Amino acid sequence: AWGGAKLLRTPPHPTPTPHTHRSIPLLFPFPAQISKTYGPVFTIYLGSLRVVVLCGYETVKAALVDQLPGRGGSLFPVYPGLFFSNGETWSQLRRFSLSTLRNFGMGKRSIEERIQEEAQCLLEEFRKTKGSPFDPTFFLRRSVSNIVCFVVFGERFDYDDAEFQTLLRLLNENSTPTACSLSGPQLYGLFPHLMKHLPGPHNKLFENFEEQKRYVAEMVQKHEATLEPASPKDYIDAFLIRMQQEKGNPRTIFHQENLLVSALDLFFAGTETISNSLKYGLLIFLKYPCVTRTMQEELDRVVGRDRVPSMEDRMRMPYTDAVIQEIQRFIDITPVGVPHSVTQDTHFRGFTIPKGTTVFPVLGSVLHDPTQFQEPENFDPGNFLDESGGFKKNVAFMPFSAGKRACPGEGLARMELFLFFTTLLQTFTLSSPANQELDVTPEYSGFGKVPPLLLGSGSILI
Ligand code: HEM
Repeated sequence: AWGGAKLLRTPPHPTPTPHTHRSIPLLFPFPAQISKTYGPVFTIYLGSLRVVVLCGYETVKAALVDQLPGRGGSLFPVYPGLFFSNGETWSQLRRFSLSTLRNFGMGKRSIEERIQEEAQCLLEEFRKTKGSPFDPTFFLRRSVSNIVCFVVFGERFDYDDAEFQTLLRLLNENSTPTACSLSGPQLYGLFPHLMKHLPGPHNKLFENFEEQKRYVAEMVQKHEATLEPASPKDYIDAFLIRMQQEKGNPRTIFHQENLLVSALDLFFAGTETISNSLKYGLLIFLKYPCVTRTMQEELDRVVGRDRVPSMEDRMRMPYTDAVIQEIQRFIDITPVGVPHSVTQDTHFRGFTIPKGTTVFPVLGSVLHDPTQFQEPENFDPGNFLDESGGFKKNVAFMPFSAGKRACPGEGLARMELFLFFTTLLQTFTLSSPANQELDVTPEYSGFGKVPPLLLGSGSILI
């Protein structure tokens, strides 16, 4: 099954932990399933190329916090934009993006109001189905995407807007298991010139990406025409202003290509992650009606039915808070993490990782580490509740990763999950013909996991 790849165990860690018994499916260009105990750090050789895989809370946390500032490495091409860049380009884009996102509402009241309004639009769409079974995938994706559109493009789109539909279709196509399995980008990284001329799903991925870039380029043109340097209204405006300020600097990283790709990075990273989490959450609400009922009782007690939920309510809703964190832990949507790299020869846990090596911090092994969670394979909000029913933190709750490259959208994501989930449960009771027989086993999709198709196992009836 390894197609010529060799798996070598690294020198044993002095205190091996049991978490490595989990199987870790990596989507390599050939079927590969690592399902034995290999220790918290192990190395895969693909021909002469080396990939290091890290498992378990202690190991992943230690590496992410101090040792892994780079992205990609030997297996992946460095690319413009925020997500796949390194060095000076990345650090400047990251600083700029974080402060701009903060200025345009991340963690602020204005974005909270925007999410509350969008959640009401979502309710309207759900109501239109008049209780007949439906698949919520596109409803959720459109609503969630509109939040990040507001931040990046300064506007929300009508759900049936043709351009919006196209953008979401391209995003969806690039999220399917075939299109974004690691094989495409990986082989492209290894043999970029050859791959450009070969047929395969990777071509669709790059074609779609170019089409998305053309779309954002048109948006940028419209922004240029209306730009008011004293009052930027969104991420694109802020970037254009910075481009103007740095016009005379030949080494500036604030140029058109970085603008287009960074805008798309935010759009992509801010849409699929949250809409898949919401969709998966609905499935879990159906599967565990007791949990859903307890959440709804808490909602009735704290918020009632006469006003919409707000972020202030969260502090008084420990059970809801715990359920949402447990959903994120249980579903583990980026199971193998996002590939990092070491930017210099690095000594870690008794051996050397050469500069440029690709390193996978396996977040799934942290979120399911039995040294941190009792019965990690079961869904149990008790993982985040203390004996008196108060909210309890767990250091191994790391769905957004940790360290210098940790997700910059965490604040926004947590706000969206809380407001969308509570607004839906305040208004609707979910049911499905399949109910407790529902299969909640996730499907793998490239770097991520996605919920099983609801329609395949029974639809949602509202
Ligand atoms: C449930 C929602 C989300 C989850 C679980 C999630 C998870 C992650 C993870 C695991 C990473 C990789 C961190 C690493 O390299 O170690 C990441 C990176 C990133 N995320 Fe998120 N994310 C979510 C939502 C968002 C949102 C809403 C945005 C933007 C508005 C966003 C923007 C990004 C960006 C730009 C990066 C790359 C950061 C860098 O390389 O410096 N994410 N996210």
